[in-house]
Amino acid sequence: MASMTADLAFVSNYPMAKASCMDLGKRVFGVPVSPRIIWSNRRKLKSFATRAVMQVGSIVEESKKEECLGLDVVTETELREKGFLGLRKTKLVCTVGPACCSYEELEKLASAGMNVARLNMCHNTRIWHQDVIKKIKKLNHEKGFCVSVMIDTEGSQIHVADHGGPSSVKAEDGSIWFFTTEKFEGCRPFTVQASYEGFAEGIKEGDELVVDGGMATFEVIERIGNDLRCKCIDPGLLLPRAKLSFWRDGKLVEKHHELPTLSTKDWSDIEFGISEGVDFIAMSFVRDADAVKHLKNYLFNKNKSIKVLAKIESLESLHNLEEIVEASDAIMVARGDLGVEIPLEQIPTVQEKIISLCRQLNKPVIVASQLLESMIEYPTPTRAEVADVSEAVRQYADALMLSGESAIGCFGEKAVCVLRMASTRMELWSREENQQPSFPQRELGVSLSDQIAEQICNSASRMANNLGVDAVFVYTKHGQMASLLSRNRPIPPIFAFTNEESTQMALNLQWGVIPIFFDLSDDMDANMAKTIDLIKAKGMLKEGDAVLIVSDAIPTVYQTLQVKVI
Ligand SMILES: Nc1ncnc2c1ncn2[C@@H]1O[C@H](COP(=O)(O)OP(=O)(O)OP(=O)(O)O)[C@@H](O)[C@H]1O
Ligand SMILES: CC(=O)C(=O)O
Ligand SMILES: [K+]
Ligand SMILES: [Mg+2]
Repeated sequence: MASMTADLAFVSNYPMAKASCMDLGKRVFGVPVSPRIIWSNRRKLKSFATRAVMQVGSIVEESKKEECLGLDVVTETELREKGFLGLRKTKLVCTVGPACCSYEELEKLASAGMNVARLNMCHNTRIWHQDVIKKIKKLNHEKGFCVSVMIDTEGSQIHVADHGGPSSVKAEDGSIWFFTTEKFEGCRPFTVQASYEGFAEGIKEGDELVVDGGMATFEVIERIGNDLRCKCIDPGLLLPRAKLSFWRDGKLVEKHHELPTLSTKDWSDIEFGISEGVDFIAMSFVRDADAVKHLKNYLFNKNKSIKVLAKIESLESLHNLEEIVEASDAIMVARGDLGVEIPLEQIPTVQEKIISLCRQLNKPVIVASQLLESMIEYPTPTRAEVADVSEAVRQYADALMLSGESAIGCFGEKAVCVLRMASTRMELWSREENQQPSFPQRELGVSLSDQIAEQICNSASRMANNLGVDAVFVYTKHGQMASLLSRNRPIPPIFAFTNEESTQMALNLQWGVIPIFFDLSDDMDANMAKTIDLIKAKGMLKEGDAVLIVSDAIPTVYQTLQVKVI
């Protein structure tokens, strides 16, 4: 790497700005460009000592030195095969279960494109989970993967207790069943053990008890103390841990109020997650923002940078959606349990609404459950499943999640490949059809420096698309600017260089961001020179490629925006 001519200042607080910007505008856009696109109040800007600079430079010497670039093996392979624009943007989360917990199986999932491994604390032992986390970290260290770890709390939910009986029981039409909170071992005929003492509170004769969102339905014919006698009115299967909900006059009887969002067991699982160094904690059955804030404060006071993800899976969470999204670091549309609490036909619109709100508030969002459900048993998905996956990608969700498909299915690796191919195809289609949205952005920043960062990222994304640059490089300590860029869903991939491991692992969930661990220095030019050199040395940047550069990594002073033509 050698000389670079900085011949243009863009929205700068020094006098060269306007002339230079007009000049670049002419050369790049073919028209003069106003220098005030990003921020117009120069005096304010100056007093804040913030400068936004755009540069066009040319690199004249080839670098020969081979240093280590912390690019993960999967991205590197994909980049070699498909080039910058072929990189997948939508991230993939896989639930780890008995079918994929060996080192070899986890490696297969990671190679296929798993970005985040999810461990559901509802199942299995702590030793089992610990062993899986160790294997994932070993894969990252020894084989060059970059897979983040998420634990998912059990949460407080009314379901059929797992008492070691047969894996499913059929309820026939008209049969009479007893739902009880009495604890017993093994199984009793026509008796179902509920997980929560107060499950029958407030329930009346004539109410409907719906199992797993419609797998079977019963009518309550008598309440006896804490227990219910019910008649099956819609036959079906009772699976282990089946979810129970009550309906009256076509409306859900909301029943979670007495239960804490985080139970004692959840807190000890959280302690376990902290000690194992997980990257995300997903909170099940969040009802309002308070529980999220509580956990975030708890982690903050312990000086842990673990991200807190709220799962939207209850009617109550939908009532408080905006405050929950605001309080959380990320969101999961947990369609499995959500489908128990709202009519199934409402799920598609609710999903779209949640994704859109998350974009507005700049929070990554995962679409979860039953994406490729049939692949638990079969090696190919149904056409409807592929359509569902593609729709989530078209809506610009950050990530897609597999549950049983990877945890207990026979074709987990294949399922990841289906997600990967379906998302790459839909991303390409959206680009080709010029469906790349210009999101109506809500202004988020409160402080001036946050507003500047936001405006720079919005402008940078527009520029990246308009100029057709090959990649965006962002140098970021806490990931804020990488995230603000991702929010705009720009066409080129966003390479986020960070010297914080927690930032790298958190960015793994963000659409279009390739997080790279890199020893950032205070010298921005040196950072740029070094990273471009390293990527060039790997043969991934060639002459004529253009890279747009954004930074928030320099202490206290500058946020920059630059374009480099290699
Ligand atoms: N660690 C595990 N050990 C054993 N089985 C597991 C494990 N994780 C998942 N499974 C199995 O995979 C199925 C799907 O897993 P998943 O954790 O996504 O369930 P879920 O019911 O959708 O999640 P949640 O309980 O958070 O609503 C579960 O029903 C369970 O049978
Ligand atoms: C993932 C999850 O918790 C659900 O879909 O219910
Ligand atoms: K869970
Ligand atoms: Mg759930």
